[in-house]
Amino acid sequence: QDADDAQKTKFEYQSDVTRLRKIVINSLYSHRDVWLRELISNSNDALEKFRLTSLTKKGFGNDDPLNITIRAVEDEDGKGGKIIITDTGIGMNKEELAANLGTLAKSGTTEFLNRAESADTTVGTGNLIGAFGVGFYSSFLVADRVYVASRPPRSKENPEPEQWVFSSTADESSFEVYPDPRGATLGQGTEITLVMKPDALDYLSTTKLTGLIDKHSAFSSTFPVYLFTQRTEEVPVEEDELPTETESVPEPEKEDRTIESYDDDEVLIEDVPIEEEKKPQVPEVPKTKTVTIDEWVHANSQPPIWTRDPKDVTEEEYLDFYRATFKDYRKPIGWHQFAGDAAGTSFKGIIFLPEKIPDSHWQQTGPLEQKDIRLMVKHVFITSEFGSDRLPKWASWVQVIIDADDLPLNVSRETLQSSKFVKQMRSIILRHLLILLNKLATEDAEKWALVTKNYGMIFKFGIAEDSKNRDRLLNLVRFESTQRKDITLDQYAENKRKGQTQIFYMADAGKTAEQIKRSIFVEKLEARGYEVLLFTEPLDEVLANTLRTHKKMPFQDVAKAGLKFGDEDNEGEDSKEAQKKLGEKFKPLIEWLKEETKDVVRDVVISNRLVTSACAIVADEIGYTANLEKLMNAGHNQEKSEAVEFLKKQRLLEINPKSPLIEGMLARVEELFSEDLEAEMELKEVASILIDGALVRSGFQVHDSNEFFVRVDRVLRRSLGVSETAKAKVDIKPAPEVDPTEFEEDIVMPDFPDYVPGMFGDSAQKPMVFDKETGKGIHDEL
Ligand SMILES: Nc1ncnc2c1ncn2[C@@H]1O[C@H](COP(=O)(O)OP(=O)(O)OP(=O)(O)O)[C@@H](O)[C@H]1O
Repeated sequence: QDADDAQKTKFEYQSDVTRLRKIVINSLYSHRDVWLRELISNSNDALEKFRLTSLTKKGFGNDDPLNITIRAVEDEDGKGGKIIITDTGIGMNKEELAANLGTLAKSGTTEFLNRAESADTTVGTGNLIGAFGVGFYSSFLVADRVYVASRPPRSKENPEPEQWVFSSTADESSFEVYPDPRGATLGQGTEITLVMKPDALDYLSTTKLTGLIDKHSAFSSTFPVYLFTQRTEEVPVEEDELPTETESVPEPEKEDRTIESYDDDEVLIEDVPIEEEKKPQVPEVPKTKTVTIDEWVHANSQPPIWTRDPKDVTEEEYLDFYRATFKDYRKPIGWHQFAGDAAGTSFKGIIFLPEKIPDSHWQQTGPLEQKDIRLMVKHVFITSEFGSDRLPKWASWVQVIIDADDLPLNVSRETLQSSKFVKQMRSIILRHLLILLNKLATEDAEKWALVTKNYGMIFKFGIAEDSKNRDRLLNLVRFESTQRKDITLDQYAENKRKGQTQIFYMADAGKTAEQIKRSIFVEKLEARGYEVLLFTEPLDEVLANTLRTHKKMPFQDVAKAGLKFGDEDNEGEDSKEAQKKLGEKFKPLIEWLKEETKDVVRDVVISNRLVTSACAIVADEIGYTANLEKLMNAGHNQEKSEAVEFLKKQRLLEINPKSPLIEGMLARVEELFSEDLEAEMELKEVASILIDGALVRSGFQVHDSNEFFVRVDRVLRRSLGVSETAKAKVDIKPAPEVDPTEFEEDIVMPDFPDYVPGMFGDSAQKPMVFDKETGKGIHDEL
């Protein structure tokens, strides 16, 4: 494939390619088997591209069968050899040869290369291949020189495409592109010739190549891969080839057979001549000769994995298939094979749950790429685009293959999209994804923990997005409660106490469940044995608001008004009477507090939820809880619209009648009628600290924290009997007078080696003195 130098155009590799080639060649030596898989996978992509284009473009390409062939050729002197991989795919013209093989067009390349070069331990060599797919450049792991001859398919615009060659050695930073001196030897497609390195000649063996295809590349192509093999065979000699005189046929060699006989105690091996061998009979041997037969062996002849009986497929095979198909080198959490009929078409398929949702899922706005949802027809990839029947966003990361038996292959994408079968794909995939998830939930605790960690959030999104699958998704969502970890809402409902009509929850986004459990709002429910869900993620509360009820029980934020235990009616007349009495007893305090707190809360009431705390601030049914207020403040530029301010004030001050502090305040309020101004001031201060404290404990923000601490200071002084007006004895040293004169002394610079031009090592550690005249740094030798 070498041409005259005059015809060759020399190109420099893009710098990122040079870097990638170096990384591949230097660090992947121990993984160098990957080259075959990568080249087969590129050929498969090229064949797929050709087939898809030819579906809609008339007169595109010839009718050659679509396949990949691999041939190893030893040099005549036996000292070297080549491997030639050819496909009949989309091919490349001369510009594409230079652009596709000489540049990298992948996003994140530079960042990836930086990490790989800095020997970042998170980029292990295995990951390196996986995270990036080193593709074509892996050929330089085994080849000193690579030629890529390529010819695009015929088309109306270009009925006789030319065949061009890309050629490069492993070490040079440049490559050449030139017309193939052999002319157009390819009907269409690409032929890659690897001139093997002296230490890679073992790949020339067909046994080795067959092994590699079986182990790493069997799933890299859905098109047939043929391997050129030669075998010898004994064939009968034709009549006319027989020698005229009878020749003696050599006697076949006797088999050296032994029969082993075993004793109980010792193993005894003795030669026992076999009966027939005692009197050998020379069989009549037909007259044969040895011939070499050339054969193209179908090397990936296994039927696709999704059509095989799962019992016959090993885990290793599933993983190899997964890697080759979805180019994801992390182990999937699980998979599930299925079959069925829809819209008159039978189908088979397999669905995988990747280890985690790709980061890009969260970054994309608008319609999501669904490249891992692959529709095949009779084992051939057709499309990943389903138009308006695409999966909902929550599930669009799923990796699935559906192979239909009898959809027309040659229809345009638009016609396909409107076919009845494709319209049903969405629900088929979602159904099987949910089956897979439920299987993991019930059968494998360890895997399920991983699912909850990596997917819990997306299920919650799904509940809001996909009303059709709401209940099924709800079964997958797990919560922590005051009593248990990882429970479903159904399990919560089953554990409700007699009379309980609400699902109790406490939300505090960003806190741990343990911290939320200590909230004053939870204390009484916890003490009484009611289960409270602990919402740690912002989405949890959104979810409760979306659902509103579950099993007919409304969600009740325990930090809001409206909390009912459900057994109040059973408390009997005595208790109601006691409640009424309490109301009367605390009336003076409640009235006084109402006046004092009218800027902070809407009302003051006697609490039925507090145990040890003196008081709490509780959001009204329509008001913001502390959690929502926090979210509002985080999401907005503190826009103080009147509505927001109004909602913020929709809360109640609940006082605990059993608290000695509250009892004490009541006594003071009752004494106030004597119009003792000083006593009233004192009481106001106590009340205000109590309310600010309640705001903080209830998770709200204190209006003015400075004022709060000034009050605390005064109350503390009072309790210690210290003067309330005495100032702290501070002796503040004033700064010296203004001095506008310039510095005259040498400036000693701080110990920053960077500041010292040309100074490194020891000398840079010493302080530097700057020469006043030259401005340069000089060393203080003293
Ligand atoms: N056999 C081929 N036929 C046609 N084009 C090819 C062939 N091999 C490579 N190419 C072109 O060269 C490009 C670069 O190939 P390379 O293997 O480096 O990366 P990739 O295939 O895009 O990505 P990756 O291998 O990581 O999945 C391909 O995108 C494709 O356009």
